[in-house]
Amino acid sequence: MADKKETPMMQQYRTIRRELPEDTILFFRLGDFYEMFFDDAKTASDILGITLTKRHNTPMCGVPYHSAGGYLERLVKAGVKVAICEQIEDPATAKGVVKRDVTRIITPGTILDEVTLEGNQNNFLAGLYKEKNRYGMAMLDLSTGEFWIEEPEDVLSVQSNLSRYAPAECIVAEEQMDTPEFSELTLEATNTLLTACEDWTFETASANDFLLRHFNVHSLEGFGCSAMSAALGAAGAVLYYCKTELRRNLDHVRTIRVKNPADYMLLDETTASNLELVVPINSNRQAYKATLLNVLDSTCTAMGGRLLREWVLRPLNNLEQINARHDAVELMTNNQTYLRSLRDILGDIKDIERLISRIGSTTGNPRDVRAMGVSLQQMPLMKSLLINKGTMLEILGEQITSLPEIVALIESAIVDEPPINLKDGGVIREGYHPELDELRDAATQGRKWLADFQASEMERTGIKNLKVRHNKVFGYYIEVSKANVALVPEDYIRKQTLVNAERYITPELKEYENKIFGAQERSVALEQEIFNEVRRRVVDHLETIQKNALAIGQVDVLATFADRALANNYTRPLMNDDGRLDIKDGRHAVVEQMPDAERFVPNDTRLDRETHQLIIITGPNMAGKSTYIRQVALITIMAHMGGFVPAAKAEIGIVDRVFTRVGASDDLARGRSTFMVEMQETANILNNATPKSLIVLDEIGRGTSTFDGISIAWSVAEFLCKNEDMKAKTLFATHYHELTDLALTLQNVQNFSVLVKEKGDSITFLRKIVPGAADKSYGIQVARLAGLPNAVIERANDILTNLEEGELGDTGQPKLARKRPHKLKANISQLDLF
Ligand SMILES: Nc1ncnc2c1ncn2[C@@H]1O[C@H](COP(=O)(O)OP(=O)(O)OP(=O)(O)O)[C@@H](O)[C@H]1O
Repeated sequence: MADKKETPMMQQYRTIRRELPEDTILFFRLGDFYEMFFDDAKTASDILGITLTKRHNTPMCGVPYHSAGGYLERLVKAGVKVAICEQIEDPATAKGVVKRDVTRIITPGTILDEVTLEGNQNNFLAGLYKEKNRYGMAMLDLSTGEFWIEEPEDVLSVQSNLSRYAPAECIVAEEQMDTPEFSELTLEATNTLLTACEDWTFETASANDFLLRHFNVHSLEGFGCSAMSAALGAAGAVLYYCKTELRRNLDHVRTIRVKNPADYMLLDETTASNLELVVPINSNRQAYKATLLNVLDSTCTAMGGRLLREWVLRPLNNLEQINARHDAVELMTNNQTYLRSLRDILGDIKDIERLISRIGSTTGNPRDVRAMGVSLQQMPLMKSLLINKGTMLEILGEQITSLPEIVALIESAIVDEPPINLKDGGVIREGYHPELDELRDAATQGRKWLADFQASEMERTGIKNLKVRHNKVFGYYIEVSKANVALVPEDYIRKQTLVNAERYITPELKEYENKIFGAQERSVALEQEIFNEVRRRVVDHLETIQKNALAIGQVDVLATFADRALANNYTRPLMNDDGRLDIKDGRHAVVEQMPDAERFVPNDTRLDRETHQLIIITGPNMAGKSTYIRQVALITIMAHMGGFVPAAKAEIGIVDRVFTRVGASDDLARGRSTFMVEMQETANILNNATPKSLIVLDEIGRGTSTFDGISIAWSVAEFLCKNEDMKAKTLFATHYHELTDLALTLQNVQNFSVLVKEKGDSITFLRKIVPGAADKSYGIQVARLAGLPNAVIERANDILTNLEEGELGDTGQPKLARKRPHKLKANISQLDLF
């Protein structure tokens, strides 16, 4: 119950606050501030580091209205939802307490402030729902209007999608929140906020109803998704959450697309991360942003930037579609002048996808509209460059619509460099609207009249420092310093006395004031009207502009592939359907670009089902084994994206899935030891790989004792190449030289090794992959290079000699190492390693 002594405004506050969920902070508009009270104030002042004050025992804090964006951003990033409560009537004319209402609620998945959003990254709000045995996902980017659904095969694919699209927020039905599979999902890495929503909003009947009503259709057949009830459940709930609970405008969400997992090569979370597709593993590589995305990203537009990320993380697996992209890229690499002109035009196209969303949701400012005009101006040229080009480019050209009347409208209506804020005036171009021009003239003349008036009054009165000034209380007035008061004529009416001056008005001055003010006020109001009309006419073409944006994004990524191919010396891969992989002089796309890297040595690779199905790569530490096997995976992925590849020549068989098992990392947070992680990843590969998969194994079994490790590695390798249902193309880098014996008995296994040049105690890495097994590991030489103390190196050499003579004991421990070798020096006796 509200306190009886509470002001009507506080009572209004409480009524509004009561309607909101606990985890939401209420920004309550009071004049030029958003104020927060009670617990909201405590939480916000903690997060924002602003002062918490008290009035009548009520804790409160506030942020200025005009700079609220930055504060909002920080609160939302801290995982807090913010309800914006505005004054919905003019305080000047309000009777009693000004009416207020919550106009929108902002959450991490629905923040639109452009300062917050990365141009080249989507900001998704995800919906997740399980219906019977099917998983449904929906992704909505409120900033672009992009909305799509998918039914991933299993919970692992759900996880992969979450890490791929990194939604800022994910809604789940309350009853499914704690189900074992959903509670196992990891959202920390992507910093995704999990929000529970009411179950009924996900149920088929209600979800379908939301969708039908939103898209204003009788059936969802036209979107090709009517049977996807799990995904539609997620999509319906996302719509309801945004529209009803967060009170957001979704007018710009005009269609829903379906993603079919079968159209894409499967790249799970581990593989995307192991291959550093978009995020570097090693923090010191961060300085170079050593990722494939970064090496490939020379996109000209924000649409292209966002799409490239998607293409990198979701390569295709359909031969025809991949070839279509390669054809387009080739056309551009063969005609560099053409590529340059295309990219020049792309460079002049702003983020029309986000601009149209903002313009459509009325937050669009004059600069947004102007940027839209400038961008749309490029469409006819862009279209003419694409049409008649054959390939995918022609199809994309057909999807672009020129909007000459909109371009002309914006050009004639909006000035070249408008202010951000419409209220500042000066947005509409002179000559566009006669009435506006007249009002502006009146205002200008009024200002001139004032200047003349000041001059003539100075002359009439003889007061040299007489000033005509303006403030909010009196409007225009004449100010005369105390020393000159005696010279003031009789017709001046005194309004205010200051310490050093007197302020006056005259009837003439007041009459002009009305004219100036009237004209100024009316001209700003008229500008708003005209601007809103321009905005409305642009928004009439929202869907066309969204389609243009989609096509432009694709043209940009294809042109980027061509640009990178030329800059980095990539070639077109030839795709085949028989699983063969044949690479001549392949390179690692990222390692070769590292600023401090040595000259990259290219290498060949052959993989097929008959003789080269499993390649075992041995060689010293640091020789380049990991780089080599990853480079094959990266070349394969780049080819499937539709891009060219770092190789002199490459034939790439279509791959359904790339698996990687590399390095050793603990996942202690989830209670999994190094060895456990390694085995779980291996199990995933053995259970899911198909003859069309590509597997990259960088050591298996190293996290346990030598004998156990060799046994596991051996049997994994055997499983992969003996099992007819499997026979996936595999690259297996290992230090277990015993595995090279497999090639003696299995004709589909081949040994390769990395060449090194040995000179005395030191070695030089040649980085060349050659047929045959390595004869030794050179681990001790590498340890020397790493700077281990000489004493340790010498002792290691002794132990190695003993081991080579005596092999291992029953427990896998080196038997002879227990003996004190005769060469052991006194000063390192404490270093008895075993
Ligand atoms: N072909 C190459 N050309 C030039 N430099 C290379 C090449 N391959 C690898 N390198 C460089 O050698 C370094 C070591 O390579 P990598 O990590 O692949 O070795 P490794 O044999 O897997 O070692 P370990 O067995 O210790 O894991 C890389 O960081 C890279 O900079």
